[in-house]
Amino acid sequence: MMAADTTVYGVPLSLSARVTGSFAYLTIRDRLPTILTKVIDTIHRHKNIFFEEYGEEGINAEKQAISLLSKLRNELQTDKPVLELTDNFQDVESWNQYLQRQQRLQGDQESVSWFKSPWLYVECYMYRRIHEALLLNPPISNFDVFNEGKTQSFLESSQAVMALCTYLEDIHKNLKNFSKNQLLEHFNKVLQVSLWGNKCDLSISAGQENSQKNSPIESLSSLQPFILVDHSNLVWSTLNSSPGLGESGIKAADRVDIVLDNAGFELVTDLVLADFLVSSGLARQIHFHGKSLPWFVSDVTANDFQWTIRQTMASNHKWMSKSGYQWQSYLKKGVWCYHDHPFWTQPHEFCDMAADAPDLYGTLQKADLVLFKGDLNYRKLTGDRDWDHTVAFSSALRGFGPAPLCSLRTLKANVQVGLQPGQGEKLTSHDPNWMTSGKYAVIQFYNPQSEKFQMTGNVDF
Ligand SMILES: O=P(O)(O)OC[C@H]1O[C@](O)(CO)[C@@H](O)[C@@H]1O
Repeated sequence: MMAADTTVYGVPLSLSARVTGSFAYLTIRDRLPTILTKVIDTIHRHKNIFFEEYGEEGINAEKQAISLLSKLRNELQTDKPVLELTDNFQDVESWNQYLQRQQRLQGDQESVSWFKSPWLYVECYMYRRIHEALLLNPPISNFDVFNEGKTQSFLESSQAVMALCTYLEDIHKNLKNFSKNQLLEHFNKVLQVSLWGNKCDLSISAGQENSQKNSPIESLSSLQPFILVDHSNLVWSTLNSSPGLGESGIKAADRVDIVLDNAGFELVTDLVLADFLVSSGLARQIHFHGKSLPWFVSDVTANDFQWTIRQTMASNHKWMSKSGYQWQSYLKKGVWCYHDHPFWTQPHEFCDMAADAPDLYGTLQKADLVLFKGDLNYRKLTGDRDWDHTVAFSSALRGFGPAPLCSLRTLKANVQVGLQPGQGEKLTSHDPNWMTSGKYAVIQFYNPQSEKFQMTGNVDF
C-alpha cells in the first residue's frame, strides 16, 4: 500500500533513483553509464569513416563529441544538476521549459539532478543529450550511434522473420475462406506476436544482443500464462464496432495508429500485425508513429523504418521478400503512413499531451484505436509513478484518452496498474523481479468513450 506521504494531491510520486536500490537507481547507476560508454566507443570506432567522409573536420567532430559525452557521463555519475540544452533542434525550448517546470516542482532547495529527479525525465534527457553532442558537431550530426545494434538485431532474427512472413502468406492465401472465429484466432496470434516482440529491446540489455531466434508463432501458447492482463477481446470488439464494412464483410476500423517502439525484430512483428489488420479488412489505414532522433538504444526512426522494409524486400526468401513488396506498396498507396513528432522524444507523461502537443493529440483523436508498443510508452501512459497495482488503468492515465487505446507491453520497469487484488503480491512472492525482467506482459485497453469498462486484470495468476 502507498503511504500518505508518497502522494501529491492523491497522485503517487514519480519513480526516481532517489530510492537507493530501486530499479530506477540501478538503471541510473549502472545501465545508463554502460550505454554511454558504448556510445563513446561506437563513435571512436567510426573515426576512420568520419575521416574518409569529412577529412580533418570529421576527426575533430569525433573528438569533440566524445569529450561532450564523457562530460555527460561524469555529470550523471556524480549527480550534477541537469543543464539546459544548447543546440538548435526544434525541441530545445520545450526541453528547457520542462527543466524549469521540474525545478519548480522540486523547489529552490534542491537542484534537478540525475539521482534526485524523476527517472523518466532524466533517462529521456540522457538520450537527448547524446543527440546534442552530435548536433553540436557537424559534419557528424546525423550519425545514428545506435544504428549498428538495430541492424544487427534485425539480421540476427532472420529465421524468425522468415517464419512470420511465411505465416502471413498462409493467412493471405486462406483469408477468403476464414470464418469469423478463425479470423479472431489469427488476430489473437498476430497481436501476441507483436506483444512478445517487445521482449527484444536493446536498452534493457544495455545494448547487448537481444534478438529473436525461435519461431514466434510456436512460442505463443507457452507464453500465454505470462500475460497478466489480457484485454484482447476488447481490442477485437473495438475494431469490429467501427462504422465501416471491410472486404470480408466484417466491420472495419477506418484508422488504427501504432505508436512504435523498437526496431529490429519487434518492428517486423508490428508490420505483420498492421498487414493482417489491413489485409483481413479489420482496418482501412494504419498510421505508424516513430521517433525523430535515435532514442532508448533501439527505438524506430524513419530511417530504420525504411531500411527494414528495403531489407525485407531484398531477402532471398520468397515470402519475406513478398511481404516487403506488399508493405512498400501499402506505403505508396497511403494505406500505411509513417509520422514522427518531437513529443515522442520528450520526457512528458502522456496526460500532458493535450496541453503540450495539442496537434499530436488531435492526430491521435482521428484514430479508431491507438496501439502503444512497449515499456517506455507504458511508463509515459501511467506517468511512471509509484501506483498501487490495483489502481485502474483509466485512473493512471489521468485524463489521457484521445481514442480507444491499448498498451502492448512486456514489463521492464516497476510500474504496473490494473491488476486484481492480491495479484501483485502473489507475483512478488513467486518472482521478485516480475516487473523488470521482460518475462511478463500486458494487453491493457481503455476506451474513453465507454467509462463503464472495469479496467482490472482478468487473469488469475
Ligand atoms: O523498449 P521498451 O519496451 O520501451 O523498453 C525501454 C526500456 O528502457 C527502460 O526505460 C529502462 O531503462 C525500461 O523501461 C525498459 O527496459
